[in-house]
Amino acid sequence: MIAKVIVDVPSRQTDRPFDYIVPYHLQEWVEVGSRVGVPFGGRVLQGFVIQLQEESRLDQHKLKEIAELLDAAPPLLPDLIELASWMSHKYCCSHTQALQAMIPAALKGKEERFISINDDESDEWKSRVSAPLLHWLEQHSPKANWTVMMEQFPDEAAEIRKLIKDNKLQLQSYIKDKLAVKKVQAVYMPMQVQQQPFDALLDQLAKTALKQKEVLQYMYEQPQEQTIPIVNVTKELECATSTVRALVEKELLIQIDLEQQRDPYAGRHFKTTEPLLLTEEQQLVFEQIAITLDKQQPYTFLLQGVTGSGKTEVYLQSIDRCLKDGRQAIVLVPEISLTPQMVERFKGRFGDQVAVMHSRLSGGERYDEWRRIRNGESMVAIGARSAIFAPFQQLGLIIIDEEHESSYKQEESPKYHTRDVAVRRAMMHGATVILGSATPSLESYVAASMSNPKGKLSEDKRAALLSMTKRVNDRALPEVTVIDMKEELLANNRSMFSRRLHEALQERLQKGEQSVLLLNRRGFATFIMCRSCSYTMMCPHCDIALTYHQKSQVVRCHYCGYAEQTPTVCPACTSEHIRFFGTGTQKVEAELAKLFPGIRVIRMDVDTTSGKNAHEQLLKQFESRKADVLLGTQMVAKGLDFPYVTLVGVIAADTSLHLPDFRAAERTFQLLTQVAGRAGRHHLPGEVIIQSYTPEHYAIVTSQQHDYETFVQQELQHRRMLGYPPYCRLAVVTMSHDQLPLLSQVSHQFVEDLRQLADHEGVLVPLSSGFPRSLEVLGPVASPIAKMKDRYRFQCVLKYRGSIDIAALIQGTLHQYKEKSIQKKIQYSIDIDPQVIM
Ligand SMILES: Nc1ncnc2c1ncn2[C@@H]1O[C@H](COP(=O)(O)OP(=O)(O)OP(=O)(O)O)[C@@H](O)[C@H]1O
Ligand SMILES: [Zn+2]
Ligand SMILES: [Zn+2]
Repeated sequence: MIAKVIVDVPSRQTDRPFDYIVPYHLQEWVEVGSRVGVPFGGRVLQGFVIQLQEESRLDQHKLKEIAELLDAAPPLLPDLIELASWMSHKYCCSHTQALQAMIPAALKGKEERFISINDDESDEWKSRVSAPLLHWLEQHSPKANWTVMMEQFPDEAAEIRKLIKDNKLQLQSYIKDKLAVKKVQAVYMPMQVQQQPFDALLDQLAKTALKQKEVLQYMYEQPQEQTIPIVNVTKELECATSTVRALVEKELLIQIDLEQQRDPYAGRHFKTTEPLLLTEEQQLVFEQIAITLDKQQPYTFLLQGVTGSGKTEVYLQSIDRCLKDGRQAIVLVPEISLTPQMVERFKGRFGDQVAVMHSRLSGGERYDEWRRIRNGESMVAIGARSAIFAPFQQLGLIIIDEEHESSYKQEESPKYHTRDVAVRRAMMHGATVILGSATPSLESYVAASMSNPKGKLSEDKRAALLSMTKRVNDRALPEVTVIDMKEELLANNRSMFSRRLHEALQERLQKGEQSVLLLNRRGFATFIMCRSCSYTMMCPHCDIALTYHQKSQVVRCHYCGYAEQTPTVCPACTSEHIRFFGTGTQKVEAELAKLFPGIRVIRMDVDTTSGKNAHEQLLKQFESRKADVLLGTQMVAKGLDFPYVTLVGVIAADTSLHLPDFRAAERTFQLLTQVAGRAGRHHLPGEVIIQSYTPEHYAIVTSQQHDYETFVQQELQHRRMLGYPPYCRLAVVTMSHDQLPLLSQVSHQFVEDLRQLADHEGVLVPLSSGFPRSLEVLGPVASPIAKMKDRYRFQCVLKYRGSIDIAALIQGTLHQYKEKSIQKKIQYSIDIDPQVIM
């Protein structure tokens, strides 16, 4: 038998399966998805089996054998192997990168496996195996080494496997890697001891050994062969470890190492919750979802529900429906929202069936949770991005909460978008996908509403839009006021707080209520804006804010490369109040302290939340009202639900509006809507104050009115006019090298070759032409981050529409071109559907 193996070598040249012979003794065990050790270039390297077949097209004599099998059960399942292959094509990454993204990092060590005879089962099976094997098993159980067994009894592998399946034999695995599995020492009383009269056992102890007697009695009274960690025994009976050990020495107890699964939520008690009676809107939405769940047909719903409309309850009841069919569910939330409160809502409903996977767990903890999924103990996985790869076998439902979040796109290779991977995986399983958000991404909105505007299911379509427009219990959405900061300036108020916001803060302090202040600042770029007339410098070709480059004193467009000198007076009104924008949270904090002596502020930004659990602790402090103000970057906008927050203030809404990013307006609208949703979620009514230099901008006007629909229509017009997603798709190829002239030459050559290839395929047509298949190649230009780690960076942006295999086109160009440039060490990085272009 031949196994096709993807070997873990990070090089594009070796990114293809290699054939290996499966040695006879491993034939029963090696499966698609198995992790194996194979000889490769004089070493033994790790690899994944992606296919098994009878014969190889290569000369059998030249093939090498698989050296070892690393796990008893394959860590990857066939559907994940298929998904990895799809990912490596779509996102232009290596197979190894895609496969490695799917397994926990701790799974790098080697497993040790032991076979034991299950004494609870009948003995009839013993006649089915050879006498030597039976003898060997009986001799070595419960610590019979599996690897040895495979080698010694290769002819009986099939029978052994069957016995394991039938539970006659048990297979236990340990990861050698210390970090991976925690072991505890435990004891049990063997059956032959426990069957004797207690007095007979007592005779074996010294009369004075009272503590030993106590332990003996305790263990004697346990159910048959019940294993108990030694620490539990010593705690329970207040005795020393040596007391227990003494009984072990007398063979009255047997000591073993127990593999302990660390439950990071152990010791936390989760209050069980019952399904709530759904509101009318929730009920309508749930019924639609239930239809596709019951049919087990792949379907994607976009659930657009205003903040506080009760999306989570819809998720919970959908999961419940899915579990009733014996299928599993994955819930994805942005890393930052994966708080204990969030986890509690799911554990409260589904208890221990929930496995949690997030980056704040240790490697070992994450591995344990992963294993609970792999061996079927867990039915619901909740986690950030990578939980999409949870190794479930019968996936019924995938939920992506806050689906518009850019963190669903992985920025390192494999640069996948979780949403697309989810839809793909759901298709393979006949699973339902729910994308939930108060402010869906335009891509999802267009995809869902175009295929199904009324939200009614139709057989031929694969997606539908569902909406919930009201908050639960008819609670009002908060009143939003927009303050024109230009007028503040005219009234001689140069503070970063408008008079209105100042007053509102004062009022909250007096009443003992809490406020959230958002400093809307993201990314690294600074843009230029006039504080008198709000003129912002834009690229004449791209309608994107120009970025200020301090060193060279120019402003530049990151998409097309257009540049001009930085002006000293406003080109529109000749005012000198033209500024580079970017305010820091520390500055705001200082200003607060000055204006409101004694004010208690919790600052939440990258600086204060870098430590483990820091984010969580800051929120807890705020929740217990140890502070008056929570001040922070977009972190404060997410998922907070605090009853005493009655004021939300946005210091400068424009900061994200003019970033050199075609999604700037969309991101601003999303952020403002999310943060406004934090106010007045409970009995106290909420108020929101947004400060802006461009209060008339549609992103601000529509967020003030909580009007997603109008925002989308306006934004779509812009996107259509300028040719941006969702009217086309994007791909970016970034090239880097330490010599600028060479990089420039190579990147121009690349773009030329790419154009030629596209032309050859008849797709090099401007998007505006209206052809169903069209492609434009922009650039090459210097990347927004023009130099990184001493390498210069150039990029070209591809805009395309229609069924164009963009990955094949790029790879095709690289393929003919790479040969020439390998020795020159040009690095290429490809980003399909980029979220940020750097
Ligand atoms: N059917 C219901 N009956 C009563 N209360 C409900 C119901 N559904 C949800 N709730 C409550 O309403 C509140 C808001 O719900 P939830 O947090 O799920 O909203 P959401 O749509 O996820 O909001 P956000 O987008 O702001 O996170 C919660 O406290 C929840 O327990
Ligand atoms: Zn001006
Ligand atoms: Zn431009």
